[in-house]
Amino acid sequence: MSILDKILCHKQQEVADAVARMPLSEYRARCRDLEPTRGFAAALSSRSETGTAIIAEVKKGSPSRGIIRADFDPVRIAGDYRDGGATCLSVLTDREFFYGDLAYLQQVRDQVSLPLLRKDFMIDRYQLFEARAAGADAVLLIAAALESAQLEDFAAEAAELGLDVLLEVHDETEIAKSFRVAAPLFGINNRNLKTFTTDLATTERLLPLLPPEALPVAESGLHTRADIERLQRAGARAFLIGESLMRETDIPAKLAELQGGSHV
Ligand SMILES: O=P(O)(O)OC[C@@H](O)[C@@H](O)c1c[nH]c2ccccc12
Repeated sequence: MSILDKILCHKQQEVADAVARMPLSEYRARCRDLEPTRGFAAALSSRSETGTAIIAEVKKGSPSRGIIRADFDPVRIAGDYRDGGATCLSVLTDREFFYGDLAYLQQVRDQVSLPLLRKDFMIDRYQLFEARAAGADAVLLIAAALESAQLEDFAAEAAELGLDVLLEVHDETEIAKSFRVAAPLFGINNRNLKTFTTDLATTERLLPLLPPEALPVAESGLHTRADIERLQRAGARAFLIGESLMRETDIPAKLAELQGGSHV
């Protein structure tokens, strides 16, 4: 069984447990009274006009790397990301494989006003409501994990909730399967989900194939300003970065370097 299959299998059980604790109707009611979302895609689009739009990821660890950062305080890290000039944040909420928590999203939301992505494996519309209620402004949908009809349904439901969708692809088949999905952001994952190796050439190869109206986001394996400039030349307009920030002691300094020395 591939790691993705293992994650998805476990996720089914998690969602079933969550539904048993709190029914969808309850979340629906909660979502009605929330403040509007913060405009995740709009923030990336406007920053990319004048500077480098970075989505900085709050990520304690991963299946391929184990624990990346032992002294992990999600709110402090989010504050460092804000101070370093990140445009948006991504918060890993998967507990079993990525050492995340849905509660981190809420905690970060209370302290930092940047738009937030819930980074998890969405397999059920229930999780969209959960995300919105916990303070997300955007959600990740992974093409490798969903059928095209599900991608379309979830994207429509997310839009109704005011959530922007980052639709993640990592090969040509997934792009073909996602072409009709109305998502404002398309992410190209440079990480091969089977081998876990990253290759920036993935973004260069796939970017010309994306729907022209989507804003292209390069994901994973970005370490230096040179990496970003290389993918900017390929047409990427935003950059999702986790590990290379999480390993730094001086996060704002690393963000300044990645942005080419400026915050705008
Ligand atoms: O830590 P990196 O190599 O900078 O990658 C960040 C992000 O792209 C990665 O965490 C990611 C991309 N797609 C995902 C889907 C699920 C979990 C995690 C991910």
